[in-house]
Amino acid sequence: MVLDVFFTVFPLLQLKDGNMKADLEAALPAGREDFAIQCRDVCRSYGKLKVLNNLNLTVPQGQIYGLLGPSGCGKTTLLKCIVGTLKISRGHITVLGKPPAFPGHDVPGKMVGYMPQELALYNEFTIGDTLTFFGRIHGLTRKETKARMDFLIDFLDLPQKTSLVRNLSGGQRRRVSLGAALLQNPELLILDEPTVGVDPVLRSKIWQHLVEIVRTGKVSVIITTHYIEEARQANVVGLMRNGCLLAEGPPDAVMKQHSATTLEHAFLQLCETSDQNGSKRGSSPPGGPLENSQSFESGKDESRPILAVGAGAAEEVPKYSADWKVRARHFLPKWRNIAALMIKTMVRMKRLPGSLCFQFLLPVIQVSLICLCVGGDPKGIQVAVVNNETSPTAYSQSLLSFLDNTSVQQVHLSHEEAFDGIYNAEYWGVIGFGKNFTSYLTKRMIQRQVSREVVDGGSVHVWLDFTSKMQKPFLYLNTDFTTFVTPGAVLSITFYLAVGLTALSFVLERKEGLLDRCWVAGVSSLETMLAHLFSQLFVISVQIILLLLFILLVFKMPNEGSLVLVIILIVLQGVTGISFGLVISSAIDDEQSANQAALGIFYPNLIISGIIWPVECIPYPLRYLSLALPQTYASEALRCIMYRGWGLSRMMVWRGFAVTLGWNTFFLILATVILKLRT
Ligand SMILES: Nc1ncnc2c1ncn2[C@@H]1O[C@H](COP(=O)(O)OP(=O)(O)OP(=O)(O)O)[C@@H](O)[C@H]1O
Repeated sequence: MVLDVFFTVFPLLQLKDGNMKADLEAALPAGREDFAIQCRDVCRSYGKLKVLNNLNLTVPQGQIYGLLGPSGCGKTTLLKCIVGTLKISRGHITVLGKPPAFPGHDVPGKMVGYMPQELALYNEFTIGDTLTFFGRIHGLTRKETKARMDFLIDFLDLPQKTSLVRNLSGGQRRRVSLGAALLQNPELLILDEPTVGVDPVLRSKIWQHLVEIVRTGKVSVIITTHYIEEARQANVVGLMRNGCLLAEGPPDAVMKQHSATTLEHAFLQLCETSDQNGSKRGSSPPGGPLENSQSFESGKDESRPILAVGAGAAEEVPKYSADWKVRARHFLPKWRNIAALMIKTMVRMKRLPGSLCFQFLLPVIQVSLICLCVGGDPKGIQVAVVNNETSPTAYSQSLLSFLDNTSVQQVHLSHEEAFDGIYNAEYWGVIGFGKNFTSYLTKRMIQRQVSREVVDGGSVHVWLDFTSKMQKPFLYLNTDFTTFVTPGAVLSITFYLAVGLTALSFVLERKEGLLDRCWVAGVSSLETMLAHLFSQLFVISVQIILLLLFILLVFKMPNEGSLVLVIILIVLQGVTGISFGLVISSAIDDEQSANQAALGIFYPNLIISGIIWPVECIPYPLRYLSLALPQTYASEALRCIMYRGWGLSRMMVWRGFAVTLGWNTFFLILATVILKLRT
């Protein structure tokens, strides 16, 4: 059995430091529960790419485990599976006694300190903000956080705590990231390449610190590194290749086994042996369950210091259970985490004042543009006038003087010039009067019956250029168009700005590893959603106040109904936008696709929600879709409140609220489920 073999390993640990050896021997595990991490037959794929292939790994309690392997062999994937941010497709993992994310277990949570490969830091934060943020999530008091912060800044040789992360060098950022993982003195440290970009002196200091903290036997460390030789300071090394562990054991024993003077050399030999085994078997896939034991089990050393890691399948999978109270507590959101995330968002906003002002002012600018530019009368339209009457007392002259001459600018031309001009798009239309317009018109007024020639000669002839898109609204719309459009436009602006604020939030945080990092620190998907919702509510509240001030006081839109209802409906539409943004953000990985999704729905929704033109004009199959959209009934409800003074007792009003609330609930649940499934 693997475990039996494993236990024989420890007495042989040959650390340079004699005391260290004694400590480690004192901390020898006595049973399964003394393993910090145990992976058995773990498989994980990305689509068709098999990254972890029946991997077995054991990190003993109170020791440093150096996970080594070439780039792309699956180390980061394995660490993500161990902390629970990636789900395994087969096998089982136990971390500090239970599977990761088991209800009531503090992994993810306070028990584990995770430093991901990405920097996973908020650029707008200072070093102090970063450590305070993680301190809040781990439930440390201010005093505890301060004490740890002072120690870590000194130990990791960091600049002042007021230094902004975005102004730090790459190496300094990595050290801040390491500091965040060490902050709460976790029982298990999972460090993905913490020493990359760190100078040799500090690298050795970090290793020294790791050696010191495991000395108590209570802290365990799993660390990946590209500097294979530094892993000689680990108590156990695991050599990984093609998603499998080739060997696992104390570094000196691994080297001795292969008569190598360096770990690197030993690793090379292991790779060659595994390649030879692979080619002998012919069909064994890379990373398939290698008979790693070939080199180890036939080892001459009787103590068999190196593990054969292919075993484990026969082990019984332990059963874990938690009672319903623990489960319920596990799923309930923690206010502490929500508050920490909200403070984080506020601090980031404060550090980007330009962006915050833009967010506040953008809706006002948009609604002002709508009120100023949509629905008004056109001004200074050039219209060609062909008047064949010359007398100043002619009726045609009087008629022309009655036209709205602020809208229409008359250009008197000959018949040919006028039509040439209209073909060249110089004029919107031509108004024509015949030579005898006055006399024919008089005849039409006096005589009961007139000839066709008289009717024609006594008529005003108008030719309009219908290729111009403005002709129809100009001709048919009344000046209340602005009043019709504004309520829907306000809802639409609130909705889309909220989508815009949110759609990229998780995408960027996921890309930078921040979502995973927070999740490993113990923040649940629901808490992330709620915190985001509450912080964005603050932003949209300011936006809505400014919007209403402008439309009611500056543009004097009427409001016959309850202002409270108006505000609530607009806020609820903002929440719909936030929740829809959260759906996009949780489902989509890259910024470009998230942007496309947010922009892609903008026009169809605007056009078929009855915001610009009444829903009654939409052809039938589309009308059903229109009625199901979040803004159709809501716009109607807002119009009814503002212009008719109706309240919630009217169906057209409460229906708008009900549909909005329904969409909010649906989007929020969908976003939480997607985020949960994807972390
Ligand atoms: N999200 C992903 N989607 C698809 N493939 C992925 C994803 N993440 C990693 N991979 C692939 O899985 C394999 C293992 O990647 P992983 O990051 O675990 O390697 P690694 O050993 O940590 O490498 P390195 O030492 O360079 O960080 C690689 O081939 C990589 O391309």
